[in-house]
Amino acid sequence: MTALLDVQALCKYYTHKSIWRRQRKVTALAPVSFTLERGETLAIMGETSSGKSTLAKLIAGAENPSSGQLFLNGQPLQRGNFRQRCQHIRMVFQDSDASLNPQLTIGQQLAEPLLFNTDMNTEQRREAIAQVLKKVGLLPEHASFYPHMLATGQQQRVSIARAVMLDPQIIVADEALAALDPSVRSQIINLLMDLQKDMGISYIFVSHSPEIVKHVADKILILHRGKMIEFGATQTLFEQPQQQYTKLLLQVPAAANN
Ligand SMILES: Nc1ncnc2c1ncn2[C@@H]1O[C@H](COP(=O)(O)OP(=O)(O)OP(=O)(O)O)[C@@H](O)[C@H]1O
Repeated sequence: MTALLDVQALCKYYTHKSIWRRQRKVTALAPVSFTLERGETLAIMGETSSGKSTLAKLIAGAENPSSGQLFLNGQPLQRGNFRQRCQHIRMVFQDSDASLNPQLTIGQQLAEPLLFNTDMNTEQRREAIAQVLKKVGLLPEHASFYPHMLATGQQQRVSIARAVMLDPQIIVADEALAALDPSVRSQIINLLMDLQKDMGISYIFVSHSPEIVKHVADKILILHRGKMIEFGATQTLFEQPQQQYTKLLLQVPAAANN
């Protein structure tokens, strides 16, 4: 069967200018290949600068790869085809406050993907926005609020509403839970899991937290200095990691086990 997402030898170099004006090539991501199935959750883990955000951005189309290809349902995802990419793969960022426009109401921000990607009229958009706000545990009235009028958890719900607006197949969440306090984080995790059940969404989570990963992920991909050093089922990696680096990354702090 065709995988939902087939990542083939995806690779990213950046060129840094040194003080001597020589160009230095930095491998942010060495060729990485893996597949993701429908309704599955993949966690990308690794220490700082290991290439996690680079991989997330390449999948979401926020950066172009230096080489390699992505296939969605067997079809190649075209570089620069933003309409195709944003309908099927959406991204949620860590800082919802920064990713929401302070000048626009929540309704105006949720209308944007509909304006660019659908032929809905004003009334249809209003109805779709009311529905998506309810879906993420907010009220239709929140459409007239500005971001600063909402608490952090509510802002993250708006970011999730914006991500699910076009009924995507994959949501890429780059540390989307890291800035939230523990009780709000649990609520957002439950919301994401409920949306996955209802809409069949697949998630790709960039995370530093073994507790969250153990709870939500079906598979884990481990990056070390831009290289994928381990990939497998969550339980297998927690119980039988092949690498010491993986073992250290997946160590759940003792307090979290109590
Ligand atoms: N736009 C860019 N220009 C130049 N180098 C970059 C750029 N983005 C990332 N890099 C480099 O690529 C490497 C991987 O960065 P990346 O942000 O993907 O790591 P990360 O694992 O997400 O780190 P963190 O956990 O700190 O967010 C780093 O060495 C970084 O300096």
